[in-house]
Amino acid sequence: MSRLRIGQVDYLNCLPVYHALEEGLLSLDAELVKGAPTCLNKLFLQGDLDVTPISSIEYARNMDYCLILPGLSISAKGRVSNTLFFSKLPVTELEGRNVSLAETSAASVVLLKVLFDHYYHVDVQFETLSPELDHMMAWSDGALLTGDDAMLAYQRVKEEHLPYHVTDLGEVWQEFTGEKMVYALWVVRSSDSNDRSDKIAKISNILLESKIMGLNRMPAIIAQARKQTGLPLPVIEDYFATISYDFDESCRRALLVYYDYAYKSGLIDERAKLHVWGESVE
Ligand SMILES: C=C(O[C@@H]1C=C(C(=O)O)C=C[C@H]1O)C(=O)O
Repeated sequence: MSRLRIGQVDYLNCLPVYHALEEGLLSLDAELVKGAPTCLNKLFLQGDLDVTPISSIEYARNMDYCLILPGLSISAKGRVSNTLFFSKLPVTELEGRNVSLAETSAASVVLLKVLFDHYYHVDVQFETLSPELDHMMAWSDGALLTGDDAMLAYQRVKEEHLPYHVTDLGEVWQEFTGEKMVYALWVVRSSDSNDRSDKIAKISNILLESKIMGLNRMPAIIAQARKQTGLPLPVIEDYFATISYDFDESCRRALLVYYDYAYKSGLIDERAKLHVWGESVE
């Protein structure tokens, strides 16, 4: 059997889950493939990754192809500091304007569209661009950035006093629905659940173990995150305090609320169900 290929989002948010594997504290016979969320989504859906974090909306769009691994997600309750909408005007004054979306994101793109439709009731035109604030703002009046790109752009806005309104979409989503936001889930191919079930069980356990080890080694991870991004220590500490890697009942409920709004906005074809590895499917 060929070596497993495991996706890893190339942002700070994945460091706690992969740190122990990358540092060789846990051994796993697999190749780690790093990329932006939309890159990993594509690789997984074309069969080039065996396990990966997938944007939560892409799970809904491909739920017959995917099984969710238990105990893992990238989520946050409220403010998340890396899903940010930058705008030249307050969001409610953007009617008829152009808004650019980072090509690296899928879950947050749908989150923004849902909020425009159902919370702000503002109509805008969307365009997808590479995740660079200046380029996006040259073209439009608002820009959605996620991950490290959002954190670095926000740092610039503060340091250079750029005249942008900054809206944290996780915070607005919580104001609107009272729910957490689940940005990513770890998935395997459902077709692998029979013939490769031993491998999947092993990888699922190792990822959970790696997550626990990572969360117990946060000072080392914070130091690595500083080196990787150059962001100030308080920013990084605050970021890791807001992000969560659990997949509990409140995550499941939050996902279904998110999928419901995505469906109402015509962004998914049906309301998704959650098929989790090891749980029976009704
Ligand atoms: C909260 C975040 O989660 C990310 C956002 C994703 C998306 O928008 O599709 C996917 C995976 C996560 O890395 C973030 O990095 O902004």
